[in-house]
Amino acid sequence: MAEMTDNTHAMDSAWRYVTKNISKKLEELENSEDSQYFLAIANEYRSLLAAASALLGNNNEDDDHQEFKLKFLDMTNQAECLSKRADEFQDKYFKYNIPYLGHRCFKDYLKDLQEFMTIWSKETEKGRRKGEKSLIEWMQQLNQSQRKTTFEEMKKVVIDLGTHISYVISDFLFVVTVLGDRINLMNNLDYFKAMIKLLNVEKMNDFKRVSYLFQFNRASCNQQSSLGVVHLEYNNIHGVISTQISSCKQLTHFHVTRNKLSGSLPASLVMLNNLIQFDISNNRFSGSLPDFSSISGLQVFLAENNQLGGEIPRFDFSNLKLFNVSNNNFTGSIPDVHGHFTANSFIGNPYLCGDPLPNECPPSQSNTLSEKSKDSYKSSVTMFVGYIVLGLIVAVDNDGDDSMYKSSFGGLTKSETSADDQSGFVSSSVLVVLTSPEVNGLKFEDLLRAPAEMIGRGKSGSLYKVLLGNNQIVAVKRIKDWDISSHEFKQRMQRLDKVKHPNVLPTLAFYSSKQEKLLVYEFQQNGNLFKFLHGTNMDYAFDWATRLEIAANIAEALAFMHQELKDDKIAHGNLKSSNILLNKNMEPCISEYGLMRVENSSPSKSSNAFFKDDVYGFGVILLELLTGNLVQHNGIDLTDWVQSVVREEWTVEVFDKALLSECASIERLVSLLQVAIQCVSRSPEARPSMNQVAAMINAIREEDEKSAVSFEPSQLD
Ligand SMILES: Nc1ncnc2c1ncn2[C@@H]1O[C@H](COP(=O)(O)OP(=O)(O)OP(=O)(O)O)[C@@H](O)[C@H]1O
Repeated sequence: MAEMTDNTHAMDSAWRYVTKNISKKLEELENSEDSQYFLAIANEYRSLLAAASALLGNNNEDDDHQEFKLKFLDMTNQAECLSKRADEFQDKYFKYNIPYLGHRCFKDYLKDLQEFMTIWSKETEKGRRKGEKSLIEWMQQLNQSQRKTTFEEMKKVVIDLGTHISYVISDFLFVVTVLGDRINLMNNLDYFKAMIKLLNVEKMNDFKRVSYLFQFNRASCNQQSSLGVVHLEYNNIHGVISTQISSCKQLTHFHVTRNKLSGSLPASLVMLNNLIQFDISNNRFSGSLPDFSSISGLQVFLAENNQLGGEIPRFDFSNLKLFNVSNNNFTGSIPDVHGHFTANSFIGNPYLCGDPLPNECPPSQSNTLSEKSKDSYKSSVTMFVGYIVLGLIVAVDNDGDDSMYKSSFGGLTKSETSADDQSGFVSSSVLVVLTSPEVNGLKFEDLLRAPAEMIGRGKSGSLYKVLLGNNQIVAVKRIKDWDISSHEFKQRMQRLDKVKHPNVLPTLAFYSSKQEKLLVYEFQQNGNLFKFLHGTNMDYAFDWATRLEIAANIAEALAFMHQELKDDKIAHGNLKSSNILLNKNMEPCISEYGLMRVENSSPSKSSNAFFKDDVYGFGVILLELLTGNLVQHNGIDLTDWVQSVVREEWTVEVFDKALLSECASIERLVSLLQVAIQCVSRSPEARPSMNQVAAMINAIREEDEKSAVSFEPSQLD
């Protein structure tokens, strides 16, 4: 009897000791989100288990009593019941995890998890109390009856209980880890309290942030319906990618941009034959790139803003739709990209050389570009790759707390989205798809999920190249803080949609909130006129006939738009050579028509006055076509320069040498220059209308065509 009292007393004080310490630890936990605390608490629990085992183990009775067996059975049943629940939960988990583990899923997942944990914590608390009571009762009876017992069995029950529960704990910690600081840990403290009392300490001690993550995925990957898509971008995940990732054979999409992952990429990554999209950009990876060339279906490879080095492997660039390794430490010459990617994909690697970068590779290959040049590369183009979505909305909404909404680009907040959708997510209905068969059925979610690369940032906003699920590439313009009401914007877009011209790029879809506007366009692979006139691309002959044709087409398209939108007073508002895109047939397309509200720059009250800025913009484009010079060159304004040269009658000097050397007609060059000079008149009143400009350019074109015909050999005979 004395022994029983001692045992019970020891057990009791062990529980009290641990419980007290756990509460203390939990209090500390409230001020910290450090996972180390969990480990500490786990250790406390381990002491408890050890104490219980010692107590059980010391008792060497060998009488086998029926009643005790029943008690064991009861506890085993309880464990099985818990295990069944854990399995049900696992099923739910798989539902979300496979094939899609995405941002949105987390919200649903978390909701399910919380619901489950509410039941779970009640059950386990009951179970624990019951188990504890049974244990003590059992020990009392044991002591009284002096019977032999199967202590091993008892220990097994305790451990089993812990193991089953550990599935749920792992899941929960997994979510906490994945969501990093987005999850409000304090709201879930109760669940933790319930779990910590029952967790399997051995497993807890193995817990490491990311390796754990992949351990879990590996477990999933062993299933038939294995993990296909991982979207863990914009978290706070530290650690390395485990070599075990290669077990995820069905992995097609791997997106971990904007975390704190480090170390080198495991060579086993190349075993992921089904990989289509791989985005590890904006992390801290180092070492060299495995040879991804064997993955034939790879379409997206984004690794910019890391510390990766070595040579760039020979990717199948013709298959890749998005590729970026900028701002790393890659060395050597760039493999042949077959014109599919520009310098933007490679800048910021000081020891990288060759096309499409401007610096040629030295014959010796010992390229020693200075740090300074790295800086100048970096500053020359502002690059940014990310997910439009996550930039816009990160919604993990447990309790409606505003702090749960974070916007990486300082974008939408809950209050902004709530006008459209009270749930906090922007529903598909707010993406207005205009009458365009190209993106029929496009939903806002599609845009949110799609990988995107920022390819430019202008005065009106940023532009993203976005790869949609159906492999279509679109351009998405994101305009911030445009002082226009959603209603007015919508009306404007719908009006513009009714005015179609083959040389004006139509808007395929748009989205509007108070501070944010998104416009979707077809992506034009050939880039813009600015790039052709002032860039390094020498592949395309930009001769006089081509330039005149481009000028005539733009003039006609603008004249048409001005005419059609005269009453609405919607001008282009930001006409310049980077807004003239070249389609696949190298025909010019005016992009972003109507994205700027134009104030009347002319004293005249006539509606024509609204279009005079466009005429000026067009005049500058003509000057760029004629001179081959930049608008601002060495601090000198192109229009001032041309006007001063013309005033002093050195006209020929203003023209692009390439035009002079192909013997373009000086007469017609001068005629076009005169049109340009009228367009850039200081006074808006003095500028012609686009209709007049189009007529003048057409006359020059006709002259040009006539003279070309008159030089046809057949005519000369
Ligand atoms: N639909 C498109 N397809 C391909 N490239 C595009 C498309 N629309 C724009 N671009 C290119 O993306 C880059 C960034 O465009 P963006 O409009 O943001 O900047 P910008 O034209 O330089 O300035 P602004 O904001 O003043 O118009 C430019 O080089 C532009 O030519």
